[in-house]
Amino acid sequence: MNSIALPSPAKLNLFLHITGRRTDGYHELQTLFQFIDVCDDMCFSIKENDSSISLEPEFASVPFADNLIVKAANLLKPFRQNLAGVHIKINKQLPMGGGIGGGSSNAATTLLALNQLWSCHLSLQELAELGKHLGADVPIFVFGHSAYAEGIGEKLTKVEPETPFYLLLKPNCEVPTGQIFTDKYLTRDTPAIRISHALKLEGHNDCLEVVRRLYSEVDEAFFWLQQFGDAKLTGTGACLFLAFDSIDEANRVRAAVPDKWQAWVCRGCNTSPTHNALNQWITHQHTEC
Ligand SMILES: C[C@](O)(CO)[C@H](O)COP(=O)(O)OP(=O)(O)OC[C@H]1O[C@@H](n2ccc(N)nc2=O)[C@H](O)[C@@H]1O
Ligand SMILES: Nc1ncnc2c1ncn2[C@@H]1O[C@H](COP(=O)(O)OP(=O)(O)OP(=O)(O)O)[C@@H](O)[C@H]1O
Repeated sequence: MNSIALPSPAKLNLFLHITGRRTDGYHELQTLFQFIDVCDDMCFSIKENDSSISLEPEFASVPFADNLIVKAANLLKPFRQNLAGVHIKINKQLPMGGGIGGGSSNAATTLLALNQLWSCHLSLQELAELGKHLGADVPIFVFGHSAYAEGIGEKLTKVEPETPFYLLLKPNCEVPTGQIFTDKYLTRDTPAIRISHALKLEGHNDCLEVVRRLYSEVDEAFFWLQQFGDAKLTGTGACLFLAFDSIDEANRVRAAVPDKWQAWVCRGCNTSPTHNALNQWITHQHTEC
């Protein structure tokens, strides 16, 4: 088989505590990751007689060589068993600068797909190790299961949180992760919790107050969503989310979302949709493209 179609999902940080700052500027986190079934669609096709990497469409806002998809493919090149190239198609749905990890997810999906198509035979751990140099969120997408994370987000422990429906809301702005992590008012000293408390805890997001202060759109959307329950920020924003027991309830609030904001009703997933599709492909069930 020389092609594979894979979804590349978004993640939520159900809580995100910042417990310290390392000397290299990166922050020590404690966070709970869960995937949602809002995905980009990616398709990888081997090029037998051409060793190049190509992407369709290229992104208007990201130069080809800076695209995390291309960077991930280049990282894996030294491990391929022959000189085959790859043509990668993407149907981009996930907003950038949303705190839902779209770029990291695309990078991880690329590592997982090419590890198979190029017969690199790397373990998930080796792929995650390679991927963490592309972004702190890449390892969770390679890992492929809901996890409690520590370190800069790469020390992962598998967990099984509840899988409610979510309303995901994208205020009309992009939040650059680096800007939030360098803000002088960011809380960086939340006391560390023990892993045994990770699933019992309500938890909060230490980035919320800074993001609300810097981005009035997020502040307005948070204020709006909060009227329906315990609204939360994912990552460094801009996206907000609210959990619901039933899809009807989520759809009811979705119907009231002002037109200026994008909104999705989705479901929390403890196994990444990428891994589900990859396993089907490995067992020769139809996910070629
Ligand atoms: C906020 C989270 O989304 C939580 O899941 C991630 O920690 C961010 O992951 P990411 O977007 O993949 O982040 P990266 O591309 O690695 O880093 C972007 C910038 O955010 C800052 N950064 C990121 C992660 C981290 N643990 N501490 C940091 O201080 C660094 O200044 C870095 O230059
Ligand atoms: N394939 C890609 N998809 C999205 N963004 C990419 C990609 N490649 C590079 N980027 C760059 O990465 C930046 C962050 O994009 P991303 O969608 O990962 O944001 P995010 O969801 O806020 O990330 P995170 O939650 O990991 O901080 C974009 O603004 C873009 O410049």
